[in-house]
Amino acid sequence: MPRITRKKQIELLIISDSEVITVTAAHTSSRLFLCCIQYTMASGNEQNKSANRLHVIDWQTYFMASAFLARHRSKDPHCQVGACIVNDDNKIIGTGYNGLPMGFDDDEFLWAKRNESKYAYVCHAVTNAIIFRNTSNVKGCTIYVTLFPSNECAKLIIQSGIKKVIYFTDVKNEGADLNAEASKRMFEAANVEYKQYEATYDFQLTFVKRQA
Ligand SMILES: Nc1ccn([C@H]2C[C@H](O)[C@@H](COP(=O)(O)O)O2)c(=O)n1
Repeated sequence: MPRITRKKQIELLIISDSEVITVTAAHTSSRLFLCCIQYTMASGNEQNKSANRLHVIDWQTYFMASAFLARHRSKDPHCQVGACIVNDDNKIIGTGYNGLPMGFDDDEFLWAKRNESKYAYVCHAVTNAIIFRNTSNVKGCTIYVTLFPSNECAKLIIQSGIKKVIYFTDVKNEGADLNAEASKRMFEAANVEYKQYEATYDFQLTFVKRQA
């Protein structure tokens, strides 16, 4: 339970074991205006002001979060997938999400749940990430995907020269089988490493929608 220490009339310090929250308020007449809240994670009980910022997310978290951000652009109401391609210098060189080819009007195309017709048209996230890359090739790169690559994606990954796949889950919505065996067989034959992302942070990215 955090201890609340009232330092002075307009400032409160709320200290718990690992967090220091400073609430600075401008106090005028009888009303209290909350003007800023500074939230800092302090290691132990003392916040070391000279140390570098603590709790910086690692590269894998940053790239997997980038793939998750990309999937938010997908208009498929049933399954959204994101991908992020990274080179050996930890530079993002391509992101993608599942969607219709350019020129298709998403509003005209029926994105009905499990609409059988969509499979003939939809471009997978991996496809878009590779095609819309910002470099000449993706040889030797790593691709982060929110969903384990399909067999068609596996072929593209192999043929494009990507050498490592880090996936978040190999379970589709409602547990539908991903037919991942063919992808795994091709990756192993082509010496493409694949492994599941290991969460190292309870990481949540919240964008607050600006009030109109
Ligand atoms: N590795 C994958 C697998 C699927 N997708 C896309 C293709 C569809 O838009 C959607 C799956 O639809 P569902 O069968 O769940 O109705 O996800 C992908 O981009 N990458």
